[in-house]
Amino acid sequence: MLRRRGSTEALAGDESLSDTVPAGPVPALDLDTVRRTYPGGVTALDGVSLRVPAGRMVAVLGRSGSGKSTLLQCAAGLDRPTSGTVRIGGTGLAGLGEAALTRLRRDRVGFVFQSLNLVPSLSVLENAALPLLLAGREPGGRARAALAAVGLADRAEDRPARLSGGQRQRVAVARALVTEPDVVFADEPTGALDPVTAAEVLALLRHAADDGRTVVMVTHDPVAAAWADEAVFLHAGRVAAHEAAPRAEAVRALLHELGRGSREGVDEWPHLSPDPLPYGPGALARRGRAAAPSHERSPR
Ligand SMILES: Nc1ncnc2c1ncn2[C@@H]1O[C@H](COP(=O)(O)OP(=O)(O)OP(=O)(O)O)[C@@H](O)[C@H]1O
Repeated sequence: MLRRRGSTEALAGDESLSDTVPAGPVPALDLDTVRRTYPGGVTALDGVSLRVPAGRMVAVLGRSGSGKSTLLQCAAGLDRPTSGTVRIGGTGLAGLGEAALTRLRRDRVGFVFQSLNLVPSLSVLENAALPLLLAGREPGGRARAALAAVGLADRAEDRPARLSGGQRQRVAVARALVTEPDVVFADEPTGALDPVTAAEVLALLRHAADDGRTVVMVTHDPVAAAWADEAVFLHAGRVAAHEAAPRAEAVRALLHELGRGSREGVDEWPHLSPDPLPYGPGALARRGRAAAPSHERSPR
């Protein structure tokens, strides 16, 4: 099991964090043995544990149906796990009623979800200010500052329809960051963008993490994952692998191996072997592919 100070800890299977929590800063995001079984019986998450310190950017990858969106929904307090715990900044979500949960999401969480589109009838500035307006807070200069930070100060009065896809996604990032949240959740934030525009959006998320926010991003794109500090791979609702300082090439190879494993059948799939993280940095090092320090990484 992987344990590294100051980094995301992804724990596979049933291992509980509860008796292993180290002394030190409270993680920005802490999932402990989270399970989510949907009505009808599909278990989308099967005991996922993940601890992310402040200021880290984590990419969540896996094949279609592996549980990525469900993980994001549960981690963001948009869905409630069937069992296990989710904590944001030390606050357990299970103990919160709907009103308190809504407040926590509003004040401490930012979202860049493809499904959460901009409001077409509002200006770009009003869209960026929306979380503050909904909270009854005075946007003041904060929404303008958030727009300036994503390079769109001069488009404040435009309607979203007049922006390109990449510009709209940058407004979505501004809107996610306007409340200065602890954690930003992004679901395929670059899925519909060309590589250059995608890089601009990823750089904004990277900058947010460098600024102390925690960013959890679901992506299918190995290149996008290479902007993260860590990549976590899901398979059949479990954390199957964990790669520090991911490079696009290594992520691609891991996804390929996960695909092979799934074709061979779950029973033969190596994450169920005694080594719960066969693709973790240790295993990579054994194969002569030690993870590179992040300062040496190129996201492309
Ligand atoms: N509301 C739901 N009701 C029942 N089953 C669901 C529901 N949402 C997801 N599932 C099932 O849970 C499993 C995980 O789905 P999830 O959407 O989390 O996967 P994903 O990795 O995000 O997939 P994709 O990459 O295709 O978006 C799948 O088997 C899916 O069919």
